[in-house]
Amino acid sequence: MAQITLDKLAHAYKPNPQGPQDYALTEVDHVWRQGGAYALLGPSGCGKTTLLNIISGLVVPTRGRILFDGVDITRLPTEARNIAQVFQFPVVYDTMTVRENLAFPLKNRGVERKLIEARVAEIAGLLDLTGVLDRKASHLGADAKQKISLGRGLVRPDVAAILFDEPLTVIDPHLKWQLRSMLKELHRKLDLTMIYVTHDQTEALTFADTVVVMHEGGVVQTGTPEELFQHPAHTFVGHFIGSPGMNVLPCAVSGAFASVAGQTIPLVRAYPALAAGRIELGIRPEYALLRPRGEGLPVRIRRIDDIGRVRIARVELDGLAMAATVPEEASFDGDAASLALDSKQIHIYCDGHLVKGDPLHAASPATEGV
Ligand SMILES: Nc1ncnc2c1ncn2[C@@H]1O[C@H](COP(=O)(O)OP(=O)(O)OP(=O)(O)O)[C@@H](O)[C@H]1O
Repeated sequence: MAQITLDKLAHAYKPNPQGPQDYALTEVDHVWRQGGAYALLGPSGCGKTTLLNIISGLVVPTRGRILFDGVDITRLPTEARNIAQVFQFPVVYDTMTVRENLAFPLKNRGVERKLIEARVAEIAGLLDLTGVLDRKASHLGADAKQKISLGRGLVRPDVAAILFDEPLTVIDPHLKWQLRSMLKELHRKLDLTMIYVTHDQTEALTFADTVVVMHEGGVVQTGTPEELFQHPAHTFVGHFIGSPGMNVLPCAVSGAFASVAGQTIPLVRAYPALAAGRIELGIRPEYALLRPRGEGLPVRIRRIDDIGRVRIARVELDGLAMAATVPEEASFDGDAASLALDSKQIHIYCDGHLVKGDPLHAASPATEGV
């Protein structure tokens, strides 16, 4: 068990990287706390697998260090790291029984037979595999095989961390939630650091206490699911998390007012010193309510989708596409409507990055909504 520190880690697969475009991983600094349940979330190609493979020792980084409990292990081979890795596809020996598969990593390390038996029984119990211990792995389905892969990682009592690389890819959708809750349960029972790589926000947000969001080879935000939703540190996080994602609109900001498509929007923070750059306003559809035409931003309704929990309107504000929430009781005649924004939930970004701004001390009622 260990705290894992990534210290200015960068990696290029090309031998002579010339610039940031040649790096699969730009500079990453991060501490994985002992016992944490983490998700590493990002779209395909953003560098998640590269980062995981550096932690497990399958890839040696071009620059930077990786420390386990303060000890530099950057160049240590995989076998010497005590990291367990579960891949997209189950890694099991089909000709062996489930029991033999689970015992294999311990047998390999010369662990005493009695200890192996006890540990295999314990892990099989945790993974609900006791009933199939003496069956050949080849006779089992993908979900049971993936549980065996997981068990082979967990069976070693000395693992520093367990890394999951999109482990539910081959699992039937109706079994996914079962395995996901099993993983959460295992995390609670065993004091293990778990890092779960996925491009699926639902998997990340339900599994992890802390989500690390990656974009174009770098970490753009680390936080609880709540923090990522309420305070996206980057427009990418706002877009990527949430369904639909945050509205991001080009704007100009002056003091405590933003101007979007010629409309003035009061803010609850002032932005006296915005750097030159691309300035954008972010607001989640949950905080933009569609109202009959009146006070608020004048919009045109393009369509309204019933997504079960709520109705989401696709609207246009002077040519800018936005998503908004339709209150339960609301009904509309024609396509003219207004949007009421919750100004406390408006974020301002410069070149994609959140700008904090200075809170207005005595917020007047006029700043509470548009
Ligand atoms: N062995 C390799 N050689 C060269 N380039 C690679 C290699 N592995 C990955 N890359 C490149 O590095 C970048 C990051 O890839 P990586 O697999 O780490 O991303 P990812 O977020 O895990 O994506 P995915 O979910 O599709 O696996 C991509 O541009 C990819 O094409």
